[in-house]
Amino acid sequence: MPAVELINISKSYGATPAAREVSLTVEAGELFGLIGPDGAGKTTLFRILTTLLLADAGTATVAGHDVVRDFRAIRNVVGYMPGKFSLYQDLTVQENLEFFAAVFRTTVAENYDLVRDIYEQLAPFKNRRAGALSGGMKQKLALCCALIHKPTVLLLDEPTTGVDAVSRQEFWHMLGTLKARGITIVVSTPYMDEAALCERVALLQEGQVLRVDTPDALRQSYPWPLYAVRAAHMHPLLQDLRAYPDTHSCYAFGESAHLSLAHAAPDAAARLTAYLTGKGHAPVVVAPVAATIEDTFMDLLAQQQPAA
Ligand SMILES: Nc1ncnc2c1ncn2[C@@H]1O[C@H](COP(=O)(O)OP(=O)(O)OP(=O)(O)O)[C@@H](O)[C@H]1O
Repeated sequence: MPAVELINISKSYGATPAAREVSLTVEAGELFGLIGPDGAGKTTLFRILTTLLLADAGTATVAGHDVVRDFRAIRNVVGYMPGKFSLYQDLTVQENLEFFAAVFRTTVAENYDLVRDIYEQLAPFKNRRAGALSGGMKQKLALCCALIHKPTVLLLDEPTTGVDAVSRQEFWHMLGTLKARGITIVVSTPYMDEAALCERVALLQEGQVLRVDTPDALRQSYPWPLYAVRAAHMHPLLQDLRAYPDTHSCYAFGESAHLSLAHAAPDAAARLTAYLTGKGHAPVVVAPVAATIEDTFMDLLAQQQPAA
């Protein structure tokens, strides 16, 4: 039995489609990522799975329970960390945790084992109001609150958005520990580096699933010869690369431009260097690079756009 299954789920808000015939299966114990930019439909899918929103069409189950028929059962097996801060700002750390335990008719003591590692980091601040915690600490407390009733499936909506790099890293380490305890985790993120930390990911755009696969398979499926190109000035570099006759696509990627060519050629880098030097760029560095998940995502997005 899959831990999460969506079959042809569609949902619109008025004329805005937020989910378009989404079908996905997450296996028990998997760490699965929903990857997509703002507005891709990630929150909508979480709200349908947590029984807070009804789909217009399609069916969905969590731990075998139907999201419409068995909504009460789902609320007991799911731990949900919504994207927006979900805690009571005026309650202390300890009071928040006790409150969420009480809602699920359990106690912190009864389930402490599951949250111990995370809560110990919060313990020095247990009497501080949640509203006065740092972003990383709020995130840890929200995770504790989502875990306090021992869910089998954890749904985390952009848990690391707006959180510093160290806290993000710690958070992903915690997810690895929870996965090792057999908890199924579905996590959404707009960060491509976090996609690489999932076992499988679904790439989402405008309510549609573009592809579901492992991070490795996504990287390896990239079909074009790809180069990282550097020169002193990014803007004119991008303009000249886009005008290069063999360019398939070109976009800024950190401090480089990522350029894919329509054809592979052994002397492609040398020809490109000569072309850019002729356009007055200096110093020019052209190096072949392996595609990242972001490159694959960009390529899938380009396939969605009608040709100009
Ligand atoms: N309550 C609502 N009323 C109208 N439109 C909505 C509502 N909620 C979401 N939308 C729209 O539905 C689409 C999907 O939104 P959703 O919040 O599910 O995406 P998301 O990937 O979670 O992005 P974000 O990180 O911005 O929340 C977007 O176009 C959004 O503007």
